[in-house]
Amino acid sequence: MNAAANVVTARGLRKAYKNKLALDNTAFDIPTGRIVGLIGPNGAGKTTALKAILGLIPFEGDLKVLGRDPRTQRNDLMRDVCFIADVAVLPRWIRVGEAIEFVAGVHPRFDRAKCERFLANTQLKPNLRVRELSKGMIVQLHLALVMAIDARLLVLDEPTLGLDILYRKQFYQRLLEDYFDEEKTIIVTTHQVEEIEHILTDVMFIRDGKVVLNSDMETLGERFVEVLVNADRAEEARALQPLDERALPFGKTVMLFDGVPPERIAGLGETRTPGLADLFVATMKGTYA
Ligand SMILES: Nc1ncnc2c1ncn2[C@@H]1O[C@H](COP(=O)(O)OP(=O)(O)OP(=O)(O)O)[C@@H](O)[C@H]1O
Repeated sequence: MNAAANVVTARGLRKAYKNKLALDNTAFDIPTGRIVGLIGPNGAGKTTALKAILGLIPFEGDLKVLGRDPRTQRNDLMRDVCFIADVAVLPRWIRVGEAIEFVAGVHPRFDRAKCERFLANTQLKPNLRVRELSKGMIVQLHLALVMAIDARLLVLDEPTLGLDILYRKQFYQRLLEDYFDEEKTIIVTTHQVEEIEHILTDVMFIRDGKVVLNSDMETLGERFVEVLVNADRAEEARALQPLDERALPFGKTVMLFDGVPPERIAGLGETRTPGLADLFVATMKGTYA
């Protein structure tokens, strides 16, 4: 893939805080027109990576975002990038209607009608002040404001924290249907892996400041396979060195294999593509050991 087709190219990306290496000389590419899930345990470096991409922190290494260096060309970059920072940035006194007015005034690519559509079926009425909203309603407002901006790169750091499951589902569905197209790229972090896996085109697992897996979902489905192994075939299956295994009732075991040719697995039991959550748990084994 050539560099121009990538929205983000990172090489030797390193961020050292006083007592912690948050990004450890890592490398990755994010192509245009993808929805990438950045997934990792607490403290893995997800937010740090996003902050580097947005030019919010100093760091070492090569990083190009939409062809620009976020350290030196941040203003220019921000015309094409949109992100949800801490939702606390909305002032408590502002009314919903005024917040919409404000963003419409400062952002040339803000689509007011779209924002109003996002809020149409919520309890967010124009006259309400932020201080009168619940935590989740503040997030809803924030998301509506941001999703109505036509940016080439949208960065979402735990966007649905504090939202109820109905809204979370609706949010991801809207993101896919009303926001995303092949010219846009979305990077999203979340711990609710199961909820986003159906909208992701790519996934990046990050651990101890390094991207340890970066793949599109299709390739992932070809590379990793889960087999439901009967007790009498368990030893044979174990010899193929599963990444992980877990017991099921009635003596069956689910084993997860990485890159084992299908013909070697065939016959051991029923096979299926692992869910992203199980894959994540298997890959991150030992994190809290
Ligand atoms: N401003 C800071 N000063 C010092 N250390 C920091 C700072 N910000 C982050 N860190 C450290 O860097 C590491 C990565 O933090 P980061 O916020 O990127 O993790 P994360 O993957 O987003 O985690 P979580 O899932 O818990 O939000 C952590 O060990 C954290 O303690």
